[in-house]
Amino acid sequence: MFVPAIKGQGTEEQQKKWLPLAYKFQIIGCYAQTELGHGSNVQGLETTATFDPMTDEFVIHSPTLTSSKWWPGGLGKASTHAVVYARLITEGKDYGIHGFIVQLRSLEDHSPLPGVTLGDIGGKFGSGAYNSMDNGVLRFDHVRIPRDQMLMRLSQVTREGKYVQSDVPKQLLYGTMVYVRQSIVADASKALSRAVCIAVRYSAIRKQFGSQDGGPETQVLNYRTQQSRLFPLLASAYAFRFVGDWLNWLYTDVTQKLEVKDYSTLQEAHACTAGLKAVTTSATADAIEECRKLCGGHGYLNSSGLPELFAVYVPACTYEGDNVVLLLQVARILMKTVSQLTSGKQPVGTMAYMGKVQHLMQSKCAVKTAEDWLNPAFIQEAFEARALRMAVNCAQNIGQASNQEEGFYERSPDLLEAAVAHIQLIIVTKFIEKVHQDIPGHGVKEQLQNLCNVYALYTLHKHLGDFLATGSLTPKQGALANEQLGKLYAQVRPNAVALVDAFNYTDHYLGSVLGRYDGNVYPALYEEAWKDPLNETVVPEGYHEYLRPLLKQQLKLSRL
Ligand SMILES: CCCCCCCC/C=C\CCCCCCCCCC(=O)SCCNC(=O)CCNC(=O)[C@H](O)C(C)(C)COP(=O)(O)OP(=O)(O)OC[C@H]1O[C@@H](n2cnc3c(N)ncnc32)[C@H](O)[C@@H]1OP(=O)(O)O
Ligand SMILES: Cc1cc2nc3c(=O)[nH]c(=O)nc-3n(C[C@H](O)[C@H](O)[C@H](O)COP(=O)(O)OP(=O)(O)OC[C@H]3O[C@@H](n4cnc5c(N)ncnc54)[C@H](O)[C@@H]3O)c2cc1C
Repeated sequence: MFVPAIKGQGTEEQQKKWLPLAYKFQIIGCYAQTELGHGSNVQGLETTATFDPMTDEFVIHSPTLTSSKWWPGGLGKASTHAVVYARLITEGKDYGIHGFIVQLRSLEDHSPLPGVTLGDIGGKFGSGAYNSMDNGVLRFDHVRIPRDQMLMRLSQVTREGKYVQSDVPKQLLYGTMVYVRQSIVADASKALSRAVCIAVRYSAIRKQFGSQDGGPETQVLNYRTQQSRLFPLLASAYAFRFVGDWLNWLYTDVTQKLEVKDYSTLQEAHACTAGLKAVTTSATADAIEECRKLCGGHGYLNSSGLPELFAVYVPACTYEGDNVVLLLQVARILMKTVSQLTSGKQPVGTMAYMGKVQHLMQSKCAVKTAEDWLNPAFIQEAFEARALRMAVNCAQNIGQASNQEEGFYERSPDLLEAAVAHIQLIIVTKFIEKVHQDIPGHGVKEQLQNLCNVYALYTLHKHLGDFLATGSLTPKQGALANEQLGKLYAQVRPNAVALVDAFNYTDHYLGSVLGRYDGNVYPALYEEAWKDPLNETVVPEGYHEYLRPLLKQQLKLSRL
């Protein structure tokens, strides 16, 4: 994040100076924004950067305990520099949050520079790999930096101390977060596909119950409950991959537009990156835990690879923006879009469907049979009607409040659900668009169409309350969707292992004895157990001190 921050907020001159040093690892940088007292509320950050015209420097200072920088990855022990976000103060006025390049450690002996207090914030959730990340704490005691280390692409301070705002939206200050959020969506697909690969392969070799006349027991992958829990996660892994590819295209397109000062799609980029990051990371975190449960007891072993994957993955729901905070950003943009519908301003991009408000507010779903749910047009319209009606309902309820802000606050739980509905529509839409493309490989398109329908109908089934409450579907149509879902599971079953083999993960990368490509799980589990340090001695440490006296004492007592 150090590099994209300088790219996005540094002048050409600053990029020329700092980026080569970072690329060559002559300096190591981190992104120091979050503080002990503020993370979500960026405008509430307390670190100060006060311009001193006498020396042409900024004085960086941590005025309170809560202004301590807290969490930045790489800050505690590794980084020599940071992009520090602080309140810019010049001529006695606070101009809000800006980015500054600050050296933290000596390039000679890595010791913290004068006025800089640095450390690691301590162990984190589980024993996961995230403990290898030195998330740090940083305090400044009036540390001076040259004026030209203020990132000055978006705004400047002159030698005399005058603040100058460039003619660019101030939201570009948040551009680094947009960049990472879009990458996190693709990461969700990778993490989810790893968990699903482990669970599908293990479910294919695990047999439990169902033996007829001494024959083999039943593969748990054949149980309908296992399929109804696992196949939607498999479909989600593909769904998030395709929407992540599209989001990367959107981000690239917006970045190119920014180069020519076209800010027309900035809001779309914010809404899509924030919303898709929130929905895909929440779903993936839940799915990794579900995959652990789908593997029974062995899923709880570290050698399954699932506990570590979960421990390392779950902060994705928080970092780069708490998911609720980000979904409320989407909700704000939805409300703004609904309010503009009456003005005749046609929504664009992923909001374009809201322009069909007359039709979608009264449309009746035409599904009459379970097979009708295989028609992408019916799926698309059902998801559009649900999302639009939820947004309009929220807007109407907010409109009845004494003031907009109060109404937004009161209705924020409903707004959250409306934002999720809008984002799920985007995911379904991009999956449908993907399977409409020419897809090479014999039978591949059909399999992806199955997964697309599984993702859409599972999501519909899981959120059926929304569809019924908004009148977008009838209970009968909901039941038909569930009936079709069961048929789809049967079609996915023969190809389930092939669909996870297609992720092409090596056993090393997967890191799981349950997910081995060769399915030779039991010997591997047994072999792995003996690597446990506890098995280095046959009689455990502590026997003589604790167990033996206890056993002997109890034996004596039993003979009295
Ligand atoms: C075993 C192996 C495991 C494998 C799995 C591993 C998977 C992971 C691997 C890799 C993943 C990638 C690596 C990730 C590492 C972790 C990195 C984490 C780094 C961080 O966390 S950095 C800090 C992140 N912090 C945040 O996100 C803060 C969130 N808060 C905000 O963004 C803002 O405070 C706010 C948006 C919530 C509020 O902004 P604010 O200005 O106060 O007020 P508003 O009125 O809401 O907004 C004003 C105006 O601006 C618009 N706007 C807001 N944000 C943006 C934006 N980003 N872009 C464009 N526009 C924006 C907003 O819509 C308003 O517009 P309006 O005025 O209404 O028109
Ligand atoms: C592993 C990890 C790595 C990180 N790396 C970095 C990094 O490199 N650099 C960096 O700067 N930061 C980093 N962070 C910090 C991270 O960005 C913040 O923790 C994150 O943005 C959430 O902010 P917060 O901690 O203030 O949560 P809070 O906002 O305090 O969230 C607490 C609760 O309050 C709720 N809430 C907050 N505001 C509202 C609201 N307006 N309406 C409704 N509910 C609300 C939230 O939904 C949540 O339930 C990292 C964090 C983690 C866990």
